[in-house]
Amino acid sequence: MSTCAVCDQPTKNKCSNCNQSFYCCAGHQKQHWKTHKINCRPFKVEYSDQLGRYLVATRSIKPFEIILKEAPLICTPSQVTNPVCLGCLNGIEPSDYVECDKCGWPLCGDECKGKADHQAECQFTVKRGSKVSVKEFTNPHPLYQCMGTVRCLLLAKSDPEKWKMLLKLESLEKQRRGSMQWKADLESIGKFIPRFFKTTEFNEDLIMKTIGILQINGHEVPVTDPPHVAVFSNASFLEHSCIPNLAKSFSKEGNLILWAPKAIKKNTHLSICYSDAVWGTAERQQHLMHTKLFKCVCERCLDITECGTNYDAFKCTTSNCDGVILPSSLKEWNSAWSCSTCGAQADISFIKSILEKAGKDLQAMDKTVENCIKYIQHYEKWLTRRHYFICQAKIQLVQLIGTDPKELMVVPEDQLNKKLEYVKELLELYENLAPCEVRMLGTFCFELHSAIAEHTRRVALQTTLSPKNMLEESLLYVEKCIDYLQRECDLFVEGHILKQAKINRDALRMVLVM
Ligand SMILES: C[S@@+](CC[C@H](N)C(=O)[O-])C[C@H]1O[C@@H](n2cnc3c(N)ncnc32)[C@H](O)[C@@H]1O
Repeated sequence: MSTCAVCDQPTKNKCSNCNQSFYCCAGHQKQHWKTHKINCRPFKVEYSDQLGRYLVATRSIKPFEIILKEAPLICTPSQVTNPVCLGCLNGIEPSDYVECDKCGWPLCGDECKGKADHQAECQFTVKRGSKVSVKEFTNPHPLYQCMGTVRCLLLAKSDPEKWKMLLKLESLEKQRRGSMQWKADLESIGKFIPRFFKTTEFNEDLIMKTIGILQINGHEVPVTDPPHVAVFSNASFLEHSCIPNLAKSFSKEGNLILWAPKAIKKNTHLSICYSDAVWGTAERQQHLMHTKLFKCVCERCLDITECGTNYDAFKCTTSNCDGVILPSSLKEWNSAWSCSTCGAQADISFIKSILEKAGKDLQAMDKTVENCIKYIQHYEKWLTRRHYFICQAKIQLVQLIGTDPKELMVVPEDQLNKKLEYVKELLELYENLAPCEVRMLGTFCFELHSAIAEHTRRVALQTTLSPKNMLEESLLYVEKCIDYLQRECDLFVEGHILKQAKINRDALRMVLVM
């Protein structure tokens, strides 16, 4: 039997939030709270040879519950970035910036000169004997490549507690060593720091390990422009899944909020998506291998049909066959693709050439309603209607048709119908395939609610039909939008959508009551 955290008496009573700390009575639980509250979370860290450390739910988690709010251990500029202010991490405006009087690093204004985050690297730069000179602001600047690593290394003296926590994180140094990226990092950071800062304070091995920690655990934080990189202590233990169960939001201050869009059962692994859930399997796998050095074997990656959606599939061109063409097995992404219905084999070089062209065309395309429609019509000759390239064009399209309520009121009928059809399709698809992409799902719900409301307005103008059912449907989606976007702050477009959604919800409720 477990024992009370205060007096060691055997007891079965445990803290109902984390299920991990035991108490013989309410008094001892209250007494222990000050110590316990730091660790009172509904998950624990476990270990496996395949995953390393990972997090497991210690109790069932309710929909929309926050499981962790965490401030960063460290915030740094991205490894590849145009010059940013080392005080606030926002981009430097070439016509409006100041130089730090002591070290010369460009800062966005006097207010940032005194910011605590800049102090350690300021002193470190001063020690090199001459000021830094940054004069080119419109391209990625090589000097900034090392600044994330420098910031981490300087924690050893400026904040030893945080440095200790950082060093506990995975660097995958052994796996990284010798790779192309590792060799490039060795030149541009590992050898550069001692030379540029004229220091012997950090040896090459420690520098390379620190680079690994940043690359394996860094999160892109979009609260600055451009986004910066932050490392979080507890959240670093979260494993990846291409169908994760946790959504990631950020507060204005850049704190991480991890929450569950759907219920999670006790003992389930907790996961986030390290990659882009909108990409197809081959792209996600390649990205994960390149950046985080592992092969994903989540249920989405192991299923060639991507949970029955045929997200990577080509259409079968055999006459009268409505089957889809996919790799014959997971090992055959780059070799044998065939039709699941008639068995026809596809030429892999043809598949690759269409995918390459579809990807390039999508990227280069001027994003207008007409171009998106043309793109979809053209590539639907070969790709299924839920292929990831077709879906990416549909995502663009639904956001371009009637971007605000006034525009939506004058959108031609066929475009409004297209918007309604595609948003419904996309919402259904991604609720299945990417259930934690809350910003995208919330935006779809908003688009759908406004398209339904506009359709209702047009129906009411033309007929005597009561639009009550349609208004109820519009209300349902705006409420769903609020659920998905509830943690978004108004630094982001989605935070503004959330505000508008609340106004629209209240108006719709009022209309429905009348
Ligand atoms: C941010 S760390 C996660 C915590 C790490 N497991 C640890 O022990 O510190 C990311 C690394 O964990 C491992 N990892 C995370 N998710 C994984 C998964 N789904 N399959 C295999 N390895 C995974 C990979 O080595 C990856 O580079």
